[in-house]
Amino acid sequence: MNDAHAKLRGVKRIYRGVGKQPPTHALGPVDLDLKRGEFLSVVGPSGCGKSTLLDVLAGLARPDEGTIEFEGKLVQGEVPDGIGVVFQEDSSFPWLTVRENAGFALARAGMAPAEIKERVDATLSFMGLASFAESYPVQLSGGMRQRLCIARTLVTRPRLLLLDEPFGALDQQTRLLMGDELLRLWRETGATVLLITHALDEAAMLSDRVAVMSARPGVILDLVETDWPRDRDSRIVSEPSFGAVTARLWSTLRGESMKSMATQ
Ligand SMILES: Nc1ncnc2c1ncn2[C@@H]1O[C@H](COP(=O)(O)OP(=O)(O)OP(=O)(O)O)[C@@H](O)[C@H]1O
Repeated sequence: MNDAHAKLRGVKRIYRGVGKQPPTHALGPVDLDLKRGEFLSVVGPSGCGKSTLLDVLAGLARPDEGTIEFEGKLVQGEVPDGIGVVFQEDSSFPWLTVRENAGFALARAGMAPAEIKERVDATLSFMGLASFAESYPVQLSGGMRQRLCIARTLVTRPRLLLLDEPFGALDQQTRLLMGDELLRLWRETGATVLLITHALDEAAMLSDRVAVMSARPGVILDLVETDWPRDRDSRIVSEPSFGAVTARLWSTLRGESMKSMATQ
């Protein structure tokens, strides 16, 4: 039995050009199985189609060719129940408090106020934001604001969490600590996680598998398995075996990044 939580087969995405511009073949063909409960990261040169891959997997964009399945059902044209997405940009509403921000999606879905309160309280405390519930986003640090963005998605209890460069705007130390938070979240929720990142150390530290993409149109060139224990944290970066994983990632990525730079 194939226990793939999500399955991509022959997925291609081509953006039509505006006016006389030629189309851009951004992605694919991509074949990928996301195993239930795994943490998979995707790295690749700038502009190779990583965000496009996440968008089609989430149902935010339709592939031009190929199919995507989530929990055995075709993903087509809308984000399926059970998938949650977090982007790099701050998605919080500045005019709402942390509590109101966290409960926004549930309120919009018509959930009863008592249940919203219960879920929001649990999620804010899980994300270390309970004492800031009545604050506004502007009163939070960059790392805390990003935790709020994750909380806004977590309240929906996604079974597949898709993250597009969620820590891209943070400094290196905060990124490492946010990585620890993400590992804890992954362990405790049991969700399947797909992370898009350009940071090889972040990908290596967090993942069970890292997919390395080619220059555009992005296809998967290598799938690197790590064998870190599930209860790992950011201290793994000082293990000798860590360097071997990042070296393998870079050995594929270096040439692809050079190709990508040459065509930009
Ligand atoms: N809406 C769009 N219309 C036309 N072209 C697009 C559109 N979105 C993305 N592209 C192009 O498709 C290619 C892949 O873009 P995408 O954002 O998926 O890459 P990426 O790997 O996530 O990039 P980065 O690492 O820089 O974030 C790029 O050449 C980009 O310019």
